[in-house]
Amino acid sequence: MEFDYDLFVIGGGSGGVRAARLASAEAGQKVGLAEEYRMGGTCVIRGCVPKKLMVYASHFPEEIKLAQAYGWTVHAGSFDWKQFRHHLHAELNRLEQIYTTNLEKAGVEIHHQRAVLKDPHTVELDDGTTFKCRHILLATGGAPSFPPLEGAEELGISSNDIFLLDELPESILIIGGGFIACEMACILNGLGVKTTIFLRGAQILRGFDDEARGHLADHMASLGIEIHCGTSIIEMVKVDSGVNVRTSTGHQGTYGKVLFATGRDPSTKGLGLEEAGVKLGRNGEILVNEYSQTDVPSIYAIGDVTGRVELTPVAIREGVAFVETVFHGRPTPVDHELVPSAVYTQPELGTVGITENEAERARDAGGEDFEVYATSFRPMKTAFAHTDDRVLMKLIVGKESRKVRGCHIVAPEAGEMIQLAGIAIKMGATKEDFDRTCAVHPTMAEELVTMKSPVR
Ligand SMILES: Cc1cc2nc3c(=O)[nH]c(=O)nc-3n(C[C@H](O)[C@H](O)[C@H](O)COP(=O)(O)OP(=O)(O)OC[C@H]3O[C@@H](n4cnc5c(N)ncnc54)[C@H](O)[C@@H]3O)c2cc1C
Ligand SMILES: NC(=O)c1ccc[n+]([C@@H]2O[C@H](COP(=O)([O-])OP(=O)(O)OC[C@H]3O[C@@H](n4cnc5c(N)ncnc54)[C@H](O)[C@@H]3O)[C@@H](O)[C@H]2O)c1
Repeated sequence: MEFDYDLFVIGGGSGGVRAARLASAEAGQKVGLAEEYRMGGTCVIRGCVPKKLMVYASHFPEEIKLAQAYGWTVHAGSFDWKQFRHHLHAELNRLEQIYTTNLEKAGVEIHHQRAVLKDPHTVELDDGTTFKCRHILLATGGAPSFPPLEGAEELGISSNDIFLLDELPESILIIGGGFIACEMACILNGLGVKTTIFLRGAQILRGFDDEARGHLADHMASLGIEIHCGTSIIEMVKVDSGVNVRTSTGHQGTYGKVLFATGRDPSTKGLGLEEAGVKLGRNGEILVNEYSQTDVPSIYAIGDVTGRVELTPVAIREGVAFVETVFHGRPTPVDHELVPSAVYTQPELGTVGITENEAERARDAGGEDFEVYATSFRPMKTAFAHTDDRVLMKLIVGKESRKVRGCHIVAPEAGEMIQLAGIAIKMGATKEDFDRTCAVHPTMAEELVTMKSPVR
C-alpha cells in the first residue's frame, strides 16, 4: 500500500505534539497532525498553564498580609480580572505559536481541523480530504463531563469556561472534590470570590493520603472556603442573580456561577473507532497495551484518551515511548509507577507513592508491614506573622525493606519539593538514605531528613 504519511497524529496536545515532533525530527518519518481547536491542547490552552498563572495571581492577597507583618506598608487594593485575563490570553497565544512553530520546524505537516478514522490506515479531515497512513496515533485527550442533572450543562460551567469569564462572579459553587474542584476553589477564593464546594464523598481529594486530605481541607476552610461533604445537587434554577440550587441535604442557595468539576471524559465520540475496530473500556477510554497499541496493530493511543494517568508529563512520556517503540525499534513500555504529582491548592499537596491506607491494605493482604513518619509544624515564614498555618510532611516506610514507599507533603511549594523527593523514592532510597542526607537549614523540606521516630 502507498502511504501519504508514516504517522498521522490526531490531537495537538501534550502527548500528540511530542510524539509528532520526535517522529519527524529525530526518526525522520513523514508526519501529519490534525488539531481541531488550538495547538498545545488542554495543558497549554485550558489546563496546567492558565491554571498555574491564576494560582500565582491568587496568592498575592495572602503575601500582602504577610508583607504587612514583616513591616511593609502595603495594601492589596483590588484585582482587575479583565486586565489579568487579557495578559493571560496574550501569554497563551504566545505559547500556542511556539508549539506551532516547533512542529513546523520539525517538518510536521499541520492540519487545523478535526480528523476522524475511516479504517485502520485512513484518516479523514473535516473538509473531506483523506490520507493513507502507515501508523495512526490517537491523542485526543478528554473534555469536562457534567452529571446527568437537568440544567447542569446549560446553567453550569466547566473548567474550560473559567479562563474565558467576562467577569468574576461574586460567589461560586463548585461541584466535586477532585484536583480541579480544589484548585479552582483556592484560586477563586484567593481572587476574592466567595467559594463553596459541594462534594458527594466524605472528604476532598479521594485517593490521596487521608491525613493529607484532612490537613488540606482544614486549611482551605480556614481561608474561608465552605466545604460541604456528603452533599449532592438535585435541582438548579436560573434566577436574576445567578443560579438557585437545592441539595440532597435540604440546603438551598443562590450562587453567581456553578462550576462542575465532576471529572473528564475521554474524547472518543464520533472518532470512527468502531469503524476501525478500536476497543473502548467501561469509561469510554481507548484500551491499549503497555506499548500504547490498540487491538488494531496500526493504531496507537496516548494521553488522557487512554484513561491511565491523566497528567501532562505522563502523556509526554507515553508519546516518547511510542516513538521509541514504533520508529526506533526499541520496544519501550510506559512506566506508570511512582509518578509524583501536585495539587496546586493553598497550600499545595505534593504526593508520590503509596498512601497510608494503601500500605495498610497491602499489609493486610500479606504484603510488607510499614512505619509512618510524620510531622506537622508551623513554618517559620508564616509563624512570624502569627498565623496558624501548619505544614504536614509524611513518609511511609517499608518495615523490612526500609524503602520509602510514599511521601505526602502539604505545604507552600509542595509541588517543587515532591519533584525532588520523587527522584530519591524512584531510585529506591531507604529511610536511612534520607536520614544520612544533610539537612538544608532553615527550610521546610529539612523535616524530610530529620524525622527520627515513627509515629505509627
Ligand atoms: C483545569 C486543568 C488543569 C490541569 N492541571 C494540570 C497540572 O497542573 N499538571 C498536569 O500534569 N496536568 C494537569 N492537567 C491535565 C493535563 O492537562 C492533561 O493530562 C494533558 O493535557 C493530556 O494531554 P493529551 O495529549 O492526552 O490531551 P490534550 O492536551 O487534551 O490534547 C488533545 C487535543 O486533541 C484535540 N482533538 C480532540 N479530538 C480531535 C479530533 N478528532 N481531531 C483533531 N483534534 C482533536 C483537542 O482539541 C486537544 O487540543 C490539567 C487539566 C485540566 C483540565
Ligand atoms: N495539578 C494537577 O496535576 C491536575 C490539576 C487538574 C487536573 N488534573 C488531572 O485532570 C484529571 C481530571 O480532574 P478532575 O478534577 O475533573 O477529576 P477528579 O477525578 O480528580 O475529580 C472528579 C470529582 O468529581 C466527583 N464527581 C464525579 N461525578 C460526580 C457527580 N455525578 N456528582 C457529583 N460529583 C461527582 C468525584 O467524586 C470527584 O470528587 C485529574 O484526575 C488529574 O489527573 C491534574
